[in-house]
Amino acid sequence: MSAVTASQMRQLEDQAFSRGIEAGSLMDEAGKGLARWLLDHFPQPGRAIAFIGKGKNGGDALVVLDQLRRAGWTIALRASHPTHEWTTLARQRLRRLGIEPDQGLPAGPGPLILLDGLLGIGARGALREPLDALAEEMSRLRNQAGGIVVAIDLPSGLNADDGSSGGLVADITLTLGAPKIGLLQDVAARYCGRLGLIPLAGLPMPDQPGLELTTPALLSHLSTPRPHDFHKGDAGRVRILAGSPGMSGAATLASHGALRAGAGLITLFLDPENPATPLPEVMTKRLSKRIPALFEDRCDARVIGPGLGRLTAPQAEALLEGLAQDTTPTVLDADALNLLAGSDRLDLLRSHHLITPHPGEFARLAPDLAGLLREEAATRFVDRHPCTLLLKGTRTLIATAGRNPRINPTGHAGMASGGQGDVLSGVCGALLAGGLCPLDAGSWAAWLCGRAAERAITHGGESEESCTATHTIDHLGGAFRDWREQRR
Ligand SMILES: NC(=O)C1=CN([C@@H]2O[C@H](COP(=O)(O)OP(=O)(O)OC[C@H]3O[C@@H](n4cnc5c(N)ncnc54)[C@H](OP(=O)(O)O)[C@@H]3O)[C@@H](O)[C@H]2O)[C@@H](O)CC1
Ligand SMILES: [K+]
Repeated sequence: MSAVTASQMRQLEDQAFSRGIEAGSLMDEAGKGLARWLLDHFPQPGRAIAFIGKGKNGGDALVVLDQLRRAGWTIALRASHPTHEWTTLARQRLRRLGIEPDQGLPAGPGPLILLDGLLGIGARGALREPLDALAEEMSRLRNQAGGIVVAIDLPSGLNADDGSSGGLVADITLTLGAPKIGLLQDVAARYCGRLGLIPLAGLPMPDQPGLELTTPALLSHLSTPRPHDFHKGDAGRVRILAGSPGMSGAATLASHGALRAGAGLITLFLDPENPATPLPEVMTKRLSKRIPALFEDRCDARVIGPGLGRLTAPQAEALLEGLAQDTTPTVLDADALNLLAGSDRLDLLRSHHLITPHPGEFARLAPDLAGLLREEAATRFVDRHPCTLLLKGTRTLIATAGRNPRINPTGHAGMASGGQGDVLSGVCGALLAGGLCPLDAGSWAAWLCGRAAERAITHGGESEESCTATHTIDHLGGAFRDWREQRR
């Protein structure tokens, strides 16, 4: 499902009304879906304050409050306008809720959620009086009381079509029915925080070209139950060339990521001087000058590059030669990409390659695309080189020629630490070895690693500061479970 403009969303809504669907039932469906997302992601009941304007965006927030209260949360309400100015639907939801707007801060344990129901797709221009005062209160509670701003549909004040904003900064934006194009723009990332999509069955979305958001519902085909007589050969053989003296941890993290993402047999090729401590489940082979050994045995996927450092000239030559001959699905990361860029051999990139550069590595691969928006740069790159590109960043972008590029919504600023990319490459390798195409493997791996890092905070007691690549590995199991449960 690709992103839509505010006016396309309104057209879809009008079409639903003409099919007999009522605005009130859409609002209730939206509010229940929003609440379910929050309950899935915040397992401990806490406190929720809804900040609402007079439109339907506020009505959605009232339905969420109702659902959270049923789940044991303490709730409160702030409203910008007297109730007689509200939309009828919102007034009805307030009656059902049976509370009055007040100024107090609800007491009690658990997270403090600040629901932004001030403005949705009905917004015109910058946030005006009297809504701006409530937005300021949310920002104050976010900065001083640890409140988590959850924007309904879009952060109030953000332009749904181009992503520009002078308004509220949200930690989480849960958009309804389809992602709004503005939310997916690079400029909006800072204002939207973590994106989530709440599907609305009453509003089926058309397929059209454009950016997509990776969600379990979009890619529900990815995870099927393993047959009971499954064996390790079925789970996939991965061969990894990673790590070097001084970056030995990259080899351990990549192989651990592959192991915890379901690979059946992993072989790690190590430089003899690499002091990496391999996991007991991982087989090792000495690399020395024999890079060709990496390409000798049959396997289902290779991962080449994390922490590899600079190879000797004969090793580099042998690696390029191996890549030219090989057709096994392969993740190319970090120093493997630097080698391709440095030796001007991007012609080796093929459709079985999933390349995973961070922005610096991407700039070395495609210096002429520097300065373009990420979506455009990625699209142009895959039009030139027939591979799949996973461009790491706040919202990892995955692109391959002829398909809609995908943006990954999971993860947080705590993932800005060494080793996370090594884990991702291993997870990509395991998923490729399991038979996924590079586009699906990259999309799912990015989602899983981001979700695992989120769980390290919400379920594992970590913070953005303390979260490490090892925590991401530790929580992969929960991320897989979440994916399966959120496919509904
Ligand atoms: N589409 C769907 O399928 C579904 C939609 N749903 C929900 O409905 C939401 C859209 O609701 P909506 O149309 O009532 O508009 P909304 O954004 O709540 O507010 C409009 C009000 O704000 C005001 N206002 C405008 N700009 C302003 C500004 N800059 N600063 C200050 N005020 C400003 C304007 O007042 P006016 O200026 O006209 O006096 C008007 O009264 C949508 O985002 C989603 O949450 C779901 O329920 C189900 C499925
Ligand atoms: K909002």
